[in-house]
Amino acid sequence: MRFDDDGARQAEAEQRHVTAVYHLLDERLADARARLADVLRAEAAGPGEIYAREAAAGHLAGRVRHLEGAEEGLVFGRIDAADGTVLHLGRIGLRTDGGETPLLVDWRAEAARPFYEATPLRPLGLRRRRHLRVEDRRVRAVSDELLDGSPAAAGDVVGDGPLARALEAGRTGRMRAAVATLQAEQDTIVRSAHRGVTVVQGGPGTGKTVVALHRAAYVLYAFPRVAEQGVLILGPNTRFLDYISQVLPSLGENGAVLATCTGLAPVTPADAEPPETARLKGTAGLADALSAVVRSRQAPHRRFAVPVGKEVVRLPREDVTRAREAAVTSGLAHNPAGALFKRYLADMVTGAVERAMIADLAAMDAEAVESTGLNLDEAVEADLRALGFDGAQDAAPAEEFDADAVRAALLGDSRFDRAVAALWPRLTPETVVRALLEDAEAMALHLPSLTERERSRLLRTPGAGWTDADAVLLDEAAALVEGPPGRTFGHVVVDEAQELTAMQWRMALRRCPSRSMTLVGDFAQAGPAATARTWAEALEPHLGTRYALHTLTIGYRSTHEILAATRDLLARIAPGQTPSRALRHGPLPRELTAHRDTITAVLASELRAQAAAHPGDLLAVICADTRAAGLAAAGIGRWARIVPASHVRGLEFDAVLLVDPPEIVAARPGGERDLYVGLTRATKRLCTITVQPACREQPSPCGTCVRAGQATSAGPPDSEG
Ligand SMILES: Nc1ncnc2c1ncn2[C@@H]1O[C@H](COP(=O)(O)OP(=O)(O)OP(=O)(O)O)[C@@H](O)[C@H]1O
Repeated sequence: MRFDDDGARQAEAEQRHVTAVYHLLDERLADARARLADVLRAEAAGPGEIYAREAAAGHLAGRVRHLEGAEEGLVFGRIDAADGTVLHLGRIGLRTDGGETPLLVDWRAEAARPFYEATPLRPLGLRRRRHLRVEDRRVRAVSDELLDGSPAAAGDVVGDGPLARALEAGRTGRMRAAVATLQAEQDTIVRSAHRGVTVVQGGPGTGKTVVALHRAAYVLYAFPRVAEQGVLILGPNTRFLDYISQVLPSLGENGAVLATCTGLAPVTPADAEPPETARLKGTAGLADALSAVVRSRQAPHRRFAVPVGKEVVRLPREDVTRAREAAVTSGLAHNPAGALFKRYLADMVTGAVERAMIADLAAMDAEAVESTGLNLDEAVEADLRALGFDGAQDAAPAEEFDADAVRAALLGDSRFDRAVAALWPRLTPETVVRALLEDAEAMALHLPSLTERERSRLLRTPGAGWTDADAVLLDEAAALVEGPPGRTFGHVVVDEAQELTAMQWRMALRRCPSRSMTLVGDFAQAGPAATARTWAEALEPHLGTRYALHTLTIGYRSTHEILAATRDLLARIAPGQTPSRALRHGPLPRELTAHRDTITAVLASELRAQAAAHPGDLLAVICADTRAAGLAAAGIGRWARIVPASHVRGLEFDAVLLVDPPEIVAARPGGERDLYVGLTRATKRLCTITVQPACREQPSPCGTCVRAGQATSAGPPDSEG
């Protein structure tokens, strides 16, 4: 960016506005903090007042966080309309009391749209778009784009694009908001009025996560009803969630819940399992099988008997079946439906008791007539009439029967409980999953489409710890036995959505009854447990074709040279996928070779060289999962983050050293996709370290092998290729 005298003058002029904005931010913050302190100090008498105080405190604490979060880069843009109107744009909106024009327009407001969407071909009434780089409350740079074809005039600072600067900036290990440089193809999705399911696909680094997170912020701003119900962001693992965790708070949004599917499940998994087993557990057939297990616990076609007083009341099979059908068709989950079943049986038993009582009385009467020649009923009625009562109404035996009392007694009787539970036991998610996975016969019955071998893979040892894939099955089982999850959301964002198994999709959709969702992913990057290869496969079982699909085509992360090096691999793993177009150029990827005993030394020497040539850069060593602990023990963590290939989805670094590509490929099924993900994580430099094939077979170093510190390479670490 040119920052000459004109630039300096403009920066100074902008500084006055920026200072005023920060002044207002400070005022608003001081006010919110003072009101929060007052609320917390206030006495509250009784639960009603305590509740009201806590609600007010929660609201004010949220306001404080909202204002605090927007501090860094609060003001980032300005638009000058052709008619001379000027608006400053920021992470949040700020307006002085009674002020007509806001001092700062929230980037999500309709008035801000032209900032993102205007082009010289479609200026949308703008003359100029200005980017401000503000650090520590100081305007460091100003950069203008003229949109209406007018020549640059005094006061215009036309220079390098701020996007290039943002993409070149060193990575910190935490994703930053891209609110100042959101591109038109991204903004269209972020700002879309579409309330249903939006799907965004695109190659590595095309800004899918950027779009997903800014979309979440937009939804929270533009759809208040949805915001009230909350936003959930699902990511593939906690490392990824940590990576993206600062983006929404930096946009003044602190309310979104970030989670993995496992994190939402009713158990904390303690065990790992092979990806192939996890994939099988993620297939849709498991949902049917669990449902069948639950159904098999719902009142088999049997008779029912329960002691009532000194008698045993029996219900025929048909009655039990009727009660079962009524409970099953109620649409309730197993346990609440069980409570209904119990009430139906209580009614039926009460009816049976009443009928038995009437029959007994009738038998007694008949006996009396036979033995005494006296009709007792008629005699009693005649006596009552003589006393002035309407005997026919008051003395009928059926009327004396207190059905409510009998029903209440039954429902409080542990013998009745036990008899009902024998037909319709209360279930827990754990008992359901165990009943399927710990029983080979149940699996053969309920998972007939799996092969014997697949079923034996699924067979669980009783007492074993739960795994991630089990946690998802437990969530499904919880929905079957207890009902929908306690917490649902108004909007759900799924990042790295290609990773979700069919069972995880069910889990995510259960959390979003409104079906307002943003799903972003890339099937070329799918891991070994993924069960779908296309959006249609993933979504159509749940949503039909009711989703809007967008494709992002520009690669913002990796350089042209890095993406070009993955082109053949991409053609193999995702034939037909158009490679994205990189915006930037950089050095050619480098390849080092080493002997297997010297990998660590070669790596250390390369890292040392890179750290010296590019101080402050974020370096990552990506390797097969099994190698990570060894590299950490060898002290590689001093120079770089060591990231197992299975955990690198969604992350990015300035430079990546990828260790032993064939080992990564061999480590897990579909390992070429893991490799592709690893190769596309660098913003600037990529270097692969390959073990010489000859050396793989020979325990001792061969002649062509490179020893520690003697790595061959396509150039020095800072080579521009
Ligand atoms: N408009 C933008 N302005 C500034 N930076 C951007 C923009 N769009 C994308 N980026 C940057 O490009 C990089 C890649 O973006 P992002 O992580 O969203 O891509 P992705 O498509 O989700 O990648 P992957 O498929 O590998 O997970 C990030 O550093 C992001 O901040």
